Amino acid sequence: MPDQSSVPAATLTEIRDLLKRLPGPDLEAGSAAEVRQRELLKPPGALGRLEEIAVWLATWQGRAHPRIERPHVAVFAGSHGVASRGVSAYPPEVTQQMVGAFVNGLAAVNQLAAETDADLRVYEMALELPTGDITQGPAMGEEDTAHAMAYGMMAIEEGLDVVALGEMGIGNTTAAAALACGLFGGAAEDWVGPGTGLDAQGERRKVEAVSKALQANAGALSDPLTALAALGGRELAAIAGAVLACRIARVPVLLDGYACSVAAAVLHKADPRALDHCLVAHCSAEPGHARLLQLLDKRPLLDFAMRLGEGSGAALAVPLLKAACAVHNGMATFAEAGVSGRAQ
Ligand SMILES: Cc1cc2ncn([C@H]3O[C@H](COP(=O)(O)O)[C@@H](O)[C@H]3O)c2cc1C
Ligand SMILES: O=C(O)c1cccnc1
Repeated sequence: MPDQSSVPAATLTEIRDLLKRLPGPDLEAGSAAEVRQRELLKPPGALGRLEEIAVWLATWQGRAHPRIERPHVAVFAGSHGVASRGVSAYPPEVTQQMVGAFVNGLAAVNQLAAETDADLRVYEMALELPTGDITQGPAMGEEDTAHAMAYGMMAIEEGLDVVALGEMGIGNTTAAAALACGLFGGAAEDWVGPGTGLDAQGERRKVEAVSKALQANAGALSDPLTALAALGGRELAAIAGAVLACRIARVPVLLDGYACSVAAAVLHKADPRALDHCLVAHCSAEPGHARLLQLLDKRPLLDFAMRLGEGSGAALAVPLLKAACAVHNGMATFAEAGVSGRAQ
């Protein structure tokens, strides 16, 4: 786990500047991949989304022959002041305990990452120091938020083929619901779900907490990064930073479930093209996720009724990207195989 004290100083102003000059797609690599897809030994389009994924990977990796040889799973962990408000079915200490489980290879995401030969890194962010209780005021100051985003950016190295992102932080579906509501509007009920498994009474408490958080932070919602500071958490800010760094380093991203997608949605709010290098791995059973994906215009790869977080859905989708590369790079063309083309 990298040391947080070595993170270079950054300000939200500097991060806003980066958001104004996001690199675009490599259209030449994308067109070359499209041409190849049309020549491969299959009726055009017959491999459906596998074709789309191959072309998308080519576009964002900047090479006509995309590859997933070094998948990387990054899980950021943060602790939330709001977790002491009875908004999760589990106690706050589970965050630190699950970090221990990740380090020891005991969690779901460890198995899913190992299954697809992905390396998994866990980034623990000041767990002993929960963020402010959002029902009372901001979760973080601007400096803490910029630091957390910079920490997430530092997790990204040039040359990674894909990064699957995840989070761990008891109470973070409450923070995510408040942040989504702050960014996209609607009622608290629209964004709140059971999270780790709240009963109906627990969910009512969570709706109440989200409503209070929006009132307590009403002045902070006009700017997406300020909203992230007010309603988010360190691991959510780090995910936003990692998504931004991936864009700059030309690394495609797999987003996980609700909490992870809300963190990324902060960037979408700043620039609607900011998540073009991201695929959403799965649609979480947390009900706000489907609503968010509609607003982001993202179609998830999988719909597996999962509601775990910790990057599990993102890791599960890595083999689909590998399969897309395998057919794209390994299939013969009609000419190479001596097979006749269309009759009409
Ligand atoms: C054992 C266990 C493992 C987990 N792995 C991810 N989460 C997930 O649950 C938390 C969010 O749900 P809520 O907002 O209801 O607390 C996050 O930490 C998330 O990653 C877990 C939760 C538990 C209990
Ligand atoms: O979809 C998620 O991100 C999620 C759902 C439930 C609990 N933790 C995370």
